[in-house]
Amino acid sequence: GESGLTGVGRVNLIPGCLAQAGGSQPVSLPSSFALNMGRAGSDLALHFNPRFESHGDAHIIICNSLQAGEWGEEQREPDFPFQPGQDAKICISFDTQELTVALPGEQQLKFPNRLGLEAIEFFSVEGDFRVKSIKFK
Ligand SMILES: CCCO[C@@H]1O[C@H](CO)[C@@H](O[C@@H]2O[C@H](CO)[C@H](O)[C@H](OCc3cn(Cc4ccccc4)nn3)[C@H]2O)[C@H](O)[C@H]1NC(C)=O
Repeated sequence: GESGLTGVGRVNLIPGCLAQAGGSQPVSLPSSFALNMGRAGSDLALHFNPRFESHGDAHIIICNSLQAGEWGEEQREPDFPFQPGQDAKICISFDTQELTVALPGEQQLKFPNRLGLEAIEFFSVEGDFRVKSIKFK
């Protein structure tokens, strides 16, 4: 008969038996996350935005700056070291010339410090990223 189960993550319909809910709730696939750092929300030296699937992009890291609320020119990095649901260690260092983002798998990404910031006073995380620990050296 009609299993009638709705909203359950996965079902295993075995011929002749009721649907058995298999596994946990559906794992929602991440679309993107962003790490933002700079002087304030409207003045970012780095908007680091890995896109799993968003804005028509798939598996690409978008970096950009935001100055007085205006986006600069995007830097698009197709080397994408993130796996949905996997932990990722992201280490960001910078000087007045550039920011360096160390990524999983010894990958490194550089972005010009267009604002010439000497200090990062604003840091925010948005989207599908759960911060487990943050360490400022
Ligand atoms: C082809 C002509 C249009 O170009 C498109 O223009 C879009 C609008 O500027 C670009 O998308 C924007 O790119 C920016 C970086 O250059 C930012 O990523 C803009 O998103 C800002 C933002 C942050 N949040 C919070 C957030 C972030 C991540 C996950 C969840 C919430 N919501 N919106 C995002 O809307 C988008 O990357 C760009 N695409 C290309 C191919 O250039």
